[in-house]
Amino acid sequence: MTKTYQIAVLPGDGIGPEVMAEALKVLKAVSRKENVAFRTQEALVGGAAWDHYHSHLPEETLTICRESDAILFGSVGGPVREQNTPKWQGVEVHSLLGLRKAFGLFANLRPARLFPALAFASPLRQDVAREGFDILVVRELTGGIYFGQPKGRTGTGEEEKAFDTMVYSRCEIRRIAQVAFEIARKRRQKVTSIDKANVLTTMVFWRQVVEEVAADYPDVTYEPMYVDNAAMQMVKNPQQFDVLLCGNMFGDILSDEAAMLTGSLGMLPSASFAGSGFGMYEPGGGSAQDIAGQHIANPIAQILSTAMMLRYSLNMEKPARDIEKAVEKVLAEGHRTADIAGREDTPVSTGTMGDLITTAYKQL
Ligand SMILES: NC(=O)c1ccc[n+]([C@@H]2O[C@H](COP(=O)([O-])OP(=O)(O)OC[C@H]3O[C@@H](n4cnc5c(N)ncnc54)[C@H](O)[C@@H]3O)[C@@H](O)[C@H]2O)c1
Ligand SMILES: CC(C)[C@H](C(=O)O)[C@@H](O)C(=O)O
Ligand SMILES: [Mg+2]
Repeated sequence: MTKTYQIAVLPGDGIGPEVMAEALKVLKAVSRKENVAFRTQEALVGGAAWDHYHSHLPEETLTICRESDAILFGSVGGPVREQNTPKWQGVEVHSLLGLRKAFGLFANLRPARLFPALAFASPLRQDVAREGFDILVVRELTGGIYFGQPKGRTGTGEEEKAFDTMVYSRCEIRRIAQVAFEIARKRRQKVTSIDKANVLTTMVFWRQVVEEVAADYPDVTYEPMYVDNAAMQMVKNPQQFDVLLCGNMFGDILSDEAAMLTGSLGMLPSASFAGSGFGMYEPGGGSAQDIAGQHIANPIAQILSTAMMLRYSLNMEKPARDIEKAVEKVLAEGHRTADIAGREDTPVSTGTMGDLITTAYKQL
């Protein structure tokens, strides 16, 4: 009997639906080649859901997610200047952070790998870029300053204030550190833990707990690094890093930086888990409203996120690796969307890039 997987497909806003369409082409090809069935159920989220439900994360969408083996997520959010309209206000918090919290997705993996064919597109010094790099950001996703209480606004006039709270508990730090060290064992056995322990009490504690976990992994090199230095070291010498262990906010910022060093934010996939097989898979970047509707967005992050879904939630390592190989092949052949194109390249559209990767995958 054909094995069937249920996938919740949440394209969201902006370029979300455009890049999702390309990921689904690849998924269809996987289904044929591997003789498995993916029952995809599309659901609304973000601004797209607001139009129908006046909610950014409707109960209908949550139900579909609960019934699924994995969630394939596009992106949410409106134009940066329209954040204060009812449709877009709080959309990221209600929908994306809501999903992360609802499913307890505390561990977020963001692999940033510079493909040899894209060395020229990296803002790194070219002799450094030609060496390539492969960094995995392991980001804590359900704690820290994003979720810490209290949050709020008080007062009026010059005394008006707004505040967020950064909180981490021992168990929150320990479980994400364990994820980082376990993964490092299967990679190049190094964890760099990012903190700001010279200023923030939460980060003194973070460092202490990470050190306790590190003691259980004597085969893995552990080093702490301040976040400001890490941001600089990544541009100077990214090859020194293997796994970067980060809290929620530092991981958000450093993963965009790492992505750009691989040529574009449109290259960064991600996987989020709670410890079981279930997970959510989404590009690291957002709805890119500045290019939405132009069919020029890079679908690679969404396609590589789909490969991560096959690997981590559906236990299908072979097609996951083949999708990654197909992406590498298409890039090596010189095909590029606008964000990773050189001055002499004629960029391909989102749809063409998806077709090229699907064809390359089928031919492997
Ligand atoms: N996971 C998510 O859903 C997510 C992530 C980040 C930002 N956002 C939201 O997206 C909206 C826009 O935010 P922003 O502009 O600050 O960040 P963004 O990540 O959407 O875009 C930043 C820059 O990267 C480019 N970019 C991103 N993905 C690309 C791709 N696949 N191909 C080519 N270029 C790409 C964009 O064109 C833009 O110039 C905001 O509402 C923000 O909150 C959502
Ligand atoms: C949109 C926003 C809430 C989100 C985050 O900060 O986690 C995004 O930037 C990301 O990196 O997934
Ligand atoms: Mg981000």
